Formats: sequence, C-alpha cells, structure tokens
Amino acid sequence: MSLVAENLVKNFGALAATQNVNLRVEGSGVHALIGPNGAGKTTLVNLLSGALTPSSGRVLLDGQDVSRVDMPGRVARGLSRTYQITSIYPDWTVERNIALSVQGRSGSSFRFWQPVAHERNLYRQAADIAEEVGLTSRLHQPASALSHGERKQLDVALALASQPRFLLMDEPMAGLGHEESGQMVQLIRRIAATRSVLLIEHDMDAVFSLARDVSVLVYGQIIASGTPDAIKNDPEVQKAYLGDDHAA
Ligand SMILES: Nc1ncnc2c1ncn2[C@@H]1O[C@H](COP(=O)(O)OP(=O)(O)OP(=O)(O)O)[C@@H](O)[C@H]1O
Repeated sequence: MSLVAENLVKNFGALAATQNVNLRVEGSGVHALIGPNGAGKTTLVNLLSGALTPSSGRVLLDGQDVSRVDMPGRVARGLSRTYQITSIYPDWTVERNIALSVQGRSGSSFRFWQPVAHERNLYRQAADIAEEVGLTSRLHQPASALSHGERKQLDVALALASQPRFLLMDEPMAGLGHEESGQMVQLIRRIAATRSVLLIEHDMDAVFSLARDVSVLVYGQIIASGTPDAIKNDPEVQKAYLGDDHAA
C-alpha cells in the first residue's frame, strides 16, 4: 500500500507551484503535509488525486504509474479525497447523500433486474459508513440540518463511500470549534487505523497528535520529512514555518 510522488512538477504559467516533489505515503496511519498558505499543498493533493496533470514527474499507486489516470480511475484503484469545500446536497438526507456516493463511486452500473435488492444494499452500506463517521443518529435528517462539524463528518463519509485504501484529506478541521476538532481527530485516527491518510492541516495540535510522519512544503518544495519530533526540532522548519511555538 504505497502512494508515491516522484520528481513531481506543476507549473501555472511562470509559477512553479510544485517543484520536484518526492513524497512517499505508505502503510496505515497519518502522513501530514504542512506548510504556509500558498505553499502548494492543495496543488499537490490535486496532482495526487488526478484533478491536475503534472507538468513532469510521476504519481505511483502501489508501484503503478497513474500520472495520466483520471480521478475516477484513481478512485477505482483505491484513492479518494475530501475537499475544502464540500459537495453535499443540502435537501437530501444524510443516508441518501452517502448512498448516492456509494452508487456513484462503486463504478458498477445500476442492476436493473434487481433494483430493490440493489437499493437495499446501497442503503445498508450508507448506514455502515454513517456509523463509522458517527452520524447514525442523523441518518434520516436532511444534510441542511447538520452542524458544521457534522457536515465535515458527512464529507468524510462521502470520501469513504468508494472504500478507499488511501484517503487525501484537505483541511478537515477548517472552521471547526475545539470540541468538533477533537471529534474529527478521533475520526481520522479511526480511519487511519486501516487506511493510509495524507492529511493537509493547519491545526498543528491535531497534526502532531495524529501524524506518524510529517512533510513540510514551502514554496512548492518539500523542505523536510520525518517524525513529528524530528520536524518540531528541525531548525529550518522552525524558521520557515512553525516559529517557536512547537519547538520541544
Ligand atoms: N489553477 C491555478 N492557476 C494558477 N495559479 C494557481 C492555480 N492553483 C493554485 N495556484 C497558485 O499556486 C500556488 C499554490 O497554491 P495552493 O492552493 O496549492 O497552496 P496551498 O498550500 O494549498 O494554500 P492554502 O493553505 O492557502 O490552501 C499559489 O500561489 C496559488 O495562487
């Protein structure tokens, strides 16, 4: 189970948003990607997920070159992502939002000869995913009735609908209060027990409590990769990004 960026480059005109990035995300657990605003974190996730094509370099999924494979193709190979801006249908119930995502991402077309059994199966899977993200009690509520934190949980549920082995999470704590952030940390920990998670996050307490490995991106380049302790104590990282707050 490995997701690898190899000499990855992305240019937007004259701007090199991703500069020769080498990154290896492997095994279950959380690999955090941190860096200042505009460092190129979202661009890198877009390259890994297939939303963007690299200017040069490769993305390897379990050793296979997927650089030219589109997003649905990568989802089918076990790579999914959450977004900074969610794509939830507010008038639909939580259950329906998840069920449609299961159907949409399973790649299997509608089985017209057993529609009822198929639908039952979709809703059973939706209920299982809702349970995993802690939304069972909200299953039959419209998504518009959810709190901001619950909506983030639903966003994670939609990403889990394709049964990914790799999950790219783009700022899942953004806009969450203290308690909601704590719940999201627990949820990510549960997810990462059996999956490989690449987490982009500005909340350093969350990053350092969750991550097994941390990579630091500055001006499109990875300036350091290592354990949370090694990163906290790296003078270059402190200078470029962390300041003294997280120095041990
Ligand atoms: N489609 C695009 N066209 C042109 N420039 C872009 C495009 N997408 C991103 N950029 C630029 O690339 C750089 C990296 O942006 P990116 O959104 O990847 O950074 P980020 O680290 O995710 O930032 P943040 O933490 O604020 O979300 C920025 O200078 C941004 O303006």
